[in-house]
Amino acid sequence: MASVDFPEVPIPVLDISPFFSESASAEEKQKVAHDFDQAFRKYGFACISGHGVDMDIVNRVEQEARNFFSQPAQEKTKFNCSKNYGNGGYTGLKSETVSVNGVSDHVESVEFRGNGNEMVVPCEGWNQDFMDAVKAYWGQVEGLSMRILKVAAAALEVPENFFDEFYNPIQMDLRLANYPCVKDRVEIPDATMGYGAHTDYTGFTVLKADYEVQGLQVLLPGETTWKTVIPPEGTFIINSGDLIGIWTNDRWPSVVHRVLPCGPLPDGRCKDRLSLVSFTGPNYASQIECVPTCVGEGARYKPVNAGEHFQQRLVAGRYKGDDKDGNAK
Ligand SMILES: O=C(O)CCC(=O)C(=O)O
Ligand SMILES: [Fe+2]
Repeated sequence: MASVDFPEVPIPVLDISPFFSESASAEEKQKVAHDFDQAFRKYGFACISGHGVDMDIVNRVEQEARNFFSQPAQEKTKFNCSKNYGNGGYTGLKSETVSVNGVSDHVESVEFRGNGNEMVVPCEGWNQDFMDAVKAYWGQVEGLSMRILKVAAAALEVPENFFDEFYNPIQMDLRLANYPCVKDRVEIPDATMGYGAHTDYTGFTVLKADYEVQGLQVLLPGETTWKTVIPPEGTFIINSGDLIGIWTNDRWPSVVHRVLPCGPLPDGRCKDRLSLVSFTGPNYASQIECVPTCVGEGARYKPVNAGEHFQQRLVAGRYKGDDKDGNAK
């Protein structure tokens, strides 16, 4: 089961730079907002170019992360500071089970939690170059998130400062995920995923996916076929988490997605898949309720507290689960 055995989903690629350009016309800015709205209505996902993120910083953090993951297990487990996913530090291969089907994920990760927008370094002894690179990347993602929210506000036709009160400060968490290449699919149980089916818990997720090793798939609302997301080089994948679904009354749904275990590339190389996953959202004190322009026939969700929602989602999934072979029910 390789990602090429599934159809590709045509996630729109959106250049958001005109929205922030002084020389762009009002129509050009409006077009960015309109295209953003269309992408999220249809897919809950967009691939963003013209994002303004310094790709040298991305390359640095990726190199440092690959250095970290290439160490022997006993070195990495020293950084298993919180003994579980969700509180920061290293989580070993098959320790996490993100899907409610209960099958361990074929992934290892390092997670940095935010105290608001401040990155918390969990435990001591990390390589300093690694931490410097991660912090620099954190700042870049925060900048991009704030730009995304401006486009989102225009797309929803709410005042441009609508999100400010919720994102002052922003709540960010960063997950560096390494999906080890599986040479032969029979080496792992049938239902094993790189990362099982789930929705993201908070606001927009900013994903720097591996451009070479594919594996991310979506299950669009009302569909039963998983489709592979292939991000063009240089883009970030943005998707809406649960709180965006609640804010927008599912105009921009929080779409179920998963990652297949990665196998050898067509040329035979067996390369781990690395992704940098930044969960960005309103601070935990925020009350999230349907925005006025999305109420329509009435709000589908009761208002929620952002922090409580996050805690609930850490322990229980909203997705009803896959069958034992990892297919959508
Ligand atoms: O690694 C990926 O491409 C996506 C990971 C993901 O969905 C997540 O961390 O929530
Ligand atoms: Fe996710």
